[in-house]
Amino acid sequence: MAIVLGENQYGKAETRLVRVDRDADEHRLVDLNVSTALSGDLTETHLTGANDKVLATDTQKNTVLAFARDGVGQIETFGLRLARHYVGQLASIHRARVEIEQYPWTRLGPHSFTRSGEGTRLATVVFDGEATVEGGIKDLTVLNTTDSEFWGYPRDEYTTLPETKDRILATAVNARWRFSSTQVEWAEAYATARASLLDAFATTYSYSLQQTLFAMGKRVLENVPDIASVRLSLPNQHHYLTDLSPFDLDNPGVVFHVGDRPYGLIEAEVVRET
Ligand SMILES: O=c1[nH]c(=O)c2[nH]c(=O)[nH]c2[nH]1
Repeated sequence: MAIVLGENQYGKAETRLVRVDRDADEHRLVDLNVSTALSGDLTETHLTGANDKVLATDTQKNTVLAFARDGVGQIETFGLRLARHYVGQLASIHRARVEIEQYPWTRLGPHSFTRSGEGTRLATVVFDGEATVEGGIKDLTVLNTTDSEFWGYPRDEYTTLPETKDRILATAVNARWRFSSTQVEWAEAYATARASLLDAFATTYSYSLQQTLFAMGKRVLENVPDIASVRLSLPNQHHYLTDLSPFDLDNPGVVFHVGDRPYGLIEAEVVRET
């Protein structure tokens, strides 16, 4: 029985990069985490140890830093630049995947910032002769104090969960959307997608997180024509009403214990019907 190499890729994970733009009195800041992964004609590399087809991961990291010298721009564009470059460098490299996270900073003053909780912007670019671009957001934490119910589910011998007509609904949104083009107003698309997620979460009267998830994905597709599909991963951050009766106190939806683990994890893709 022959033993052969399966799918493989290699790259530099999590190059942390901050770029400061000092041209104006008000400095500007871009804070990124960039991961690169290359694949191609690399069987010999794994079988014999010959490194003549390897674009060193150290070189991949240096390229990220050097390209940032000219400016980063939108992370989708930065990813496209990098991915195309890696594939063009060596005949052995056929495919590049560049994943970028952009951490949000809010201005405090001309040269002062605070890390904000508005969500981490995401971009993933794959280039193998053709380019595909995914955008997204993660760690966008949202909560509704009411307008959320959960009831009507079947009960079996293991069901203990009481039905509720009023609960807290909270989640940390993790969303990834696939663009149908590489010519997009990236900043506008991101801002509209993010606002759509927030608005749909806030305005949907919810009977389940599944229903809220679909409303959020649908709103993104309605508002951003360049997005073909959205994948959402929503952890249900359970808030349990605390029993205060041992202390002779009532609790009319005031004090909650916030569960950590386990949590419900609701995931789905929302797509345009073709
Ligand atoms: O919105 C919810 N969806 C579920 O599938 C589920 N299951 C559960 O126990 N609580 C909830 N809440």
